[in-house]
Amino acid sequence: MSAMTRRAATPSELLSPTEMAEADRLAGNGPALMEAAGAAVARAIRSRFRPLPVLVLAGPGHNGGDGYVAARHLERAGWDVAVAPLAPPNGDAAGAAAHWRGPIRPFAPASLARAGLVVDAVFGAGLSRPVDGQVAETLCAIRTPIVAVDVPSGVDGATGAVRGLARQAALTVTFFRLKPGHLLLPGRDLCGETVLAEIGLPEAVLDRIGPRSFRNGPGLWRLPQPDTATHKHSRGHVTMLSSDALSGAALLAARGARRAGAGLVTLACESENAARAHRMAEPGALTLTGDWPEALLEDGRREVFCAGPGLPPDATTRGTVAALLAAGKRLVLDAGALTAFAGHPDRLHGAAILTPHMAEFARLFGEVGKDRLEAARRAAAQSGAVILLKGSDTVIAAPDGRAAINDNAPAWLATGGTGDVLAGIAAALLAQGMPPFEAACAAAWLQGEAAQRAGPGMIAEDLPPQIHATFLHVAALI
Ligand SMILES: NC(=O)C1=CN([C@@H]2O[C@H](COP(=O)(O)OP(=O)(O)OC[C@H]3O[C@@H](n4cnc5c(N)ncnc54)[C@H](OP(=O)(O)O)[C@@H]3O)[C@@H](O)[C@H]2O)[C@@H](O)CC1
Ligand SMILES: Nc1ncnc2c1ncn2[C@@H]1O[C@H](COP(=O)(O)OP(=O)(O)O)[C@@H](O)[C@H]1O
Ligand SMILES: [K+]
Repeated sequence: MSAMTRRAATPSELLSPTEMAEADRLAGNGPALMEAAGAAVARAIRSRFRPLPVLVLAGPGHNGGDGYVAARHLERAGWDVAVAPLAPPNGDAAGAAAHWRGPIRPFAPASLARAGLVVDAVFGAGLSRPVDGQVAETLCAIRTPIVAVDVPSGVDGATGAVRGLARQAALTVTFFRLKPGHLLLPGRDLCGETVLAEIGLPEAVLDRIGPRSFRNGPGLWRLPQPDTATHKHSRGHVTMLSSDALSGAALLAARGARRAGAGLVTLACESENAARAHRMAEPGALTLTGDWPEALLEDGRREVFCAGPGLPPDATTRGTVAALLAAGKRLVLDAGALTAFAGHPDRLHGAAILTPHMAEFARLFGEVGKDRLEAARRAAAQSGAVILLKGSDTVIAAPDGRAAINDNAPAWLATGGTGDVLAGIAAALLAQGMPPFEAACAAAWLQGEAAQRAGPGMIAEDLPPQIHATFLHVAALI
């Protein structure tokens, strides 16, 4: 995990390359920003590497301009630096290039021979087509550590996807605000350590831009705070639908919900046998038996339901979910309750949160494709529900266009049942009054944090006991 991903103070707004260009335009002092950006790159390099022969690969745009400035700062600090321009610099980059008096080398693999470190200042926000030809050939020939300016060339700052080719950077220095591509995969991995540098761009430009994408974290939501007037009924009641065949999934979700603060959690069971087993495994949970949906709707105080973990994607599940939606219940839907509606996301209108993994998403909305952020946004608009698209770069999108990218989930979360716990946490936060987008964001972050605490080798059962410690951690962060 990079240093950036553990730093809670990173501002949460994310800017697409287009929004970043708009910020640049609104600020209206391109040369000064370029000077600050290049200086920040040189600073980051000097604080991490001993002096080495450096080759700066400079593209024709502002990314290349930052490279020329970084070259000048490193040379002034006594480093051995050369610049290899891809093409004559344009715009503000021409000014930065004019101040470079050091060696110029051809933009070709042969120029890499003497370098101990390469600064990749070829393309940043202006990447407009796949990297190929001479650029691909030269990038491929690099055998030294790479420091990328803004993003590794070839990484799409909006999506994190690779266009043509991109090389693994040891360090990426970006400016003002992170871009989605710094958090979405594979971009996040390719960046290596990511440093966000302040370059004097006024925060006020954000008021004009109105960012709609965020890095998920405690600054984005507030957890429910019980107080002296709180009692278990006022803290939210989650009803978890459980199938006899895969009853463990609902049990995991119920544990997640209880640990995430739901005052009451009921496991709605198909049979008395299953209910008995649940009562033994989870003494603090209530159980309910009886035909669905009638038994579920009998008590009008049940408002929040979580359905899907362990449920078959069949007509009974479809009918139950439809009845709950028709009754105006607030629903978190996962797994079988999503697949039951394959090809018909419109029938899920009224649901609060859908938590598909990639395959479940594809069954409902079509393939995710290379732009997870856009895919989740489109699905949210189509279904009217908050979409929590699971993965190591989980994306949460609201029908109103807001979206957050989660980057605190360790790879060892990839084990059966952790998604069930997540659905339970989301339902509990919803039941405690959090709006769906905030509840989904907080659930994803708490799940990631709980997994960090549980450590490698954890299993889904290890997550719920970590949740209360993550609540304390959130309180300490805000
Ligand atoms: N915004 C800010 O606040 C600040 C931004 N800053 C910096 O500005 C950077 C953005 O600069 P930018 O807009 O000039 O774009 P940049 O990435 O240099 O590339 C454009 C050039 O590359 C070319 N080109 C693209 N893809 C290509 C390909 N595959 N193969 C070949 N050519 C390709 C493209 O050609 P065209 O598409 O025009 O044909 C054009 O000539 C940003 O990343 C950051 O480093 C800082 O200075 C501080 C403040
Ligand atoms: N490589 C990974 N890194 C981090 N988190 C992951 C990774 N793979 C999966 N996850 C997370 O693990 C959980 C798995 O959920 P899911 O696929 O629904 O499994 P299950 O249905 O068995 O609970 C999700 O929260 C997902 O975001
Ligand atoms: K770059």
